[in-house]
Amino acid sequence: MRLADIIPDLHPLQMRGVREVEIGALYYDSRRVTAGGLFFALPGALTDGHRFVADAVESGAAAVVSERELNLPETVAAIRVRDARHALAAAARTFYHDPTAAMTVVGITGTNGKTTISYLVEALLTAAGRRPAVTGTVAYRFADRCYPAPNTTPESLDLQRLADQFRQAGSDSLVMEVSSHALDQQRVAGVSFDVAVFTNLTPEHLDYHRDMEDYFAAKSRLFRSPDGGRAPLAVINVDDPYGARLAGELPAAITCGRDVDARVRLLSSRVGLEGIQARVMTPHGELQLRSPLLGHFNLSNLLCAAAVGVALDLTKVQIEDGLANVSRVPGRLEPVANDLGAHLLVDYAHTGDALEKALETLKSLQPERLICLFGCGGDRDRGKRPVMGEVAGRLADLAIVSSDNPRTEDPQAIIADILPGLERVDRQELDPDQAAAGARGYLVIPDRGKAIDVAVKLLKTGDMLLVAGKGHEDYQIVGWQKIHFDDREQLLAALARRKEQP
Ligand SMILES: CC(=O)N[C@H]1[C@@H](OP(=O)(O)OP(=O)(O)OC[C@H]2O[C@@H](n3ccc(=O)[nH]c3=O)[C@H](O)[C@@H]2O)O[C@H](CO)[C@@H](O)[C@@H]1O[C@H](C)C(=O)N[C@@H](C)C(=O)N[C@H](CCC(=O)O)C(=O)O
Ligand SMILES: Nc1ncnc2c1ncn2[C@@H]1O[C@H](COP(=O)(O)OP(=O)(O)OP(=O)(O)O)[C@@H](O)[C@H]1O
Ligand SMILES: N[C@H](CCC[C@H](N)C(=O)O)C(=O)O
Ligand SMILES: [Mg+2]
Repeated sequence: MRLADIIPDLHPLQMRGVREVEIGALYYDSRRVTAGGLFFALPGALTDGHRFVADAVESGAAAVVSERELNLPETVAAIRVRDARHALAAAARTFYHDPTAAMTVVGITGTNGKTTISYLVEALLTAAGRRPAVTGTVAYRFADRCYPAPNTTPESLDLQRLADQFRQAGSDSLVMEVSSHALDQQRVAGVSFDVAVFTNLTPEHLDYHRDMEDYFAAKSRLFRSPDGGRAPLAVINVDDPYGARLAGELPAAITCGRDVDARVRLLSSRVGLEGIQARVMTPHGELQLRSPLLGHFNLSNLLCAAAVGVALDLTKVQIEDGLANVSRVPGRLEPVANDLGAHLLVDYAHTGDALEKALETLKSLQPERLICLFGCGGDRDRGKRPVMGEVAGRLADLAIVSSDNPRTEDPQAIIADILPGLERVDRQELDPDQAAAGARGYLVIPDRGKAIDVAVKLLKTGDMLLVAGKGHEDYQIVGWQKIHFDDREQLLAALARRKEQP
């Protein structure tokens, strides 16, 4: 594509150099640039792309988009813009021929439930004979193509490229988890959303966002009209106070929840070990929902997904069948088979609210003993740590405090932030014998593999073990290194060891 065809999207403040040059590809990382590329210098959290412009030029960049004035060779076009991330999103949309305009796009935002709802919406679309692609925390995928997801929401350039590829492979719809970081960083600025979903908002990422208002403001951007475009149809869970507030600003929203005024409203439900059954009133008539998923929070997720079905004008049968078809979401209350007569569940709860919801669900199933093994991620919101400690102390009979992804932090220091929460609810540290004898309290075992081993050895018939925080992740990040680690595999290995040495 010619640079001249991209320039109008960039809204340049200043321009120098050749416009009639052919652009082979777009880049935001100097290390990938090849001859004829257009490099975007993005200011970042760790460094600043402007520092690598010389490297990009050295690798053959034909043009550079930057926020600051640059001193470039005559042969390289220089374009200065106000917001380089926004310019990247707009240019990528044009470069890949605006793939999302030709697809039905459902964006899902909120603190918890996005991944689960993305699987449910994918199933609704499939039941309606559509061909959905999905981007989110677990993977970026369509049909037999599946790519690892370095971020929940990809950078705009990667997202537009993926959408184009999926569309060319036959996809007609895209279900996207949209993180607050992505909204703040313009990663979805070039996407045409048809439906936007709000799940809930509870404390998370307050290392990145100034406060809850700032976090809410970022999430709310998904519901606004894009530059010159049409605002998406909003689907909002009004049982959540921030959802109710957002719905107050969007009178056309399809509201959902237990709330009597919700347009997609729960009439009655049964939530148990066998799953969920619910009667739901919608503007299209009454639905009978059945789902093998566990817990009241998944009932909320089902209501949001059913409301998306209403927003997309799907039939009653398509909505009911689609939702019933999702039997498992990887790493979300995912059971691990065993012959101990115990329930072992791997879950992605890594916020206070998610851990509370997951433990309340398991407690309502009346286990003999409820054990919760968890840690907290390093280089992330420290405020979550004592809250997760308190929740585990209050709801589990035994908490095993371990490590999540320590990243560049000292695992012991992360644990030291968690323990005051447990002590706030009068939980004491136990020695292994006390834990084996069934005492209530907590153990500290920083090595997650060892912690899983100890937890499995403690299990008796009727007990439940929740291994929380890492869900589908098949790695642990220690320092800057990513090592293979999968809670599900670790549990199976610990079960095998217990069999060998009972
Ligand atoms: C804090 C944050 O969100 N950072 C994201 C951001 O990186 P950044 O731009 O700040 O990166 P940077 O390292 O400072 O570099 C600045 C620029 O210099 C460039 N560079 C750098 C080095 C070099 O040699 N040459 C070069 O050109 C980089 O390519 C970049 O363009 O943009 C990158 C590209 O999109 C993201 O991968 C990266 O996510 C990091 C890895 C991250 O950990 N993000 C987390 C916090 C995140 O985004 N999480 C959300 C929500 C998760 C959830 O709750 O589900 C997500 O969507 O995943
Ligand atoms: N509606 C909900 N409300 C509260 N907690 C939930 C809800 N749905 C799921 N959870 C809990 O939160 C965890 C994460 O759920 P899910 O992956 O669906 O959400 P997410 O918004 O995609 O999270 P993330 O931002 O971490 O990717 C689950 O493992 C479960 O413990
Ligand atoms: N997308 C979230 C996931 C956190 C998962 C947890 N395992 C951790 O590493 O803290 C984040 O990057 O904050
Ligand atoms: Mg997710």
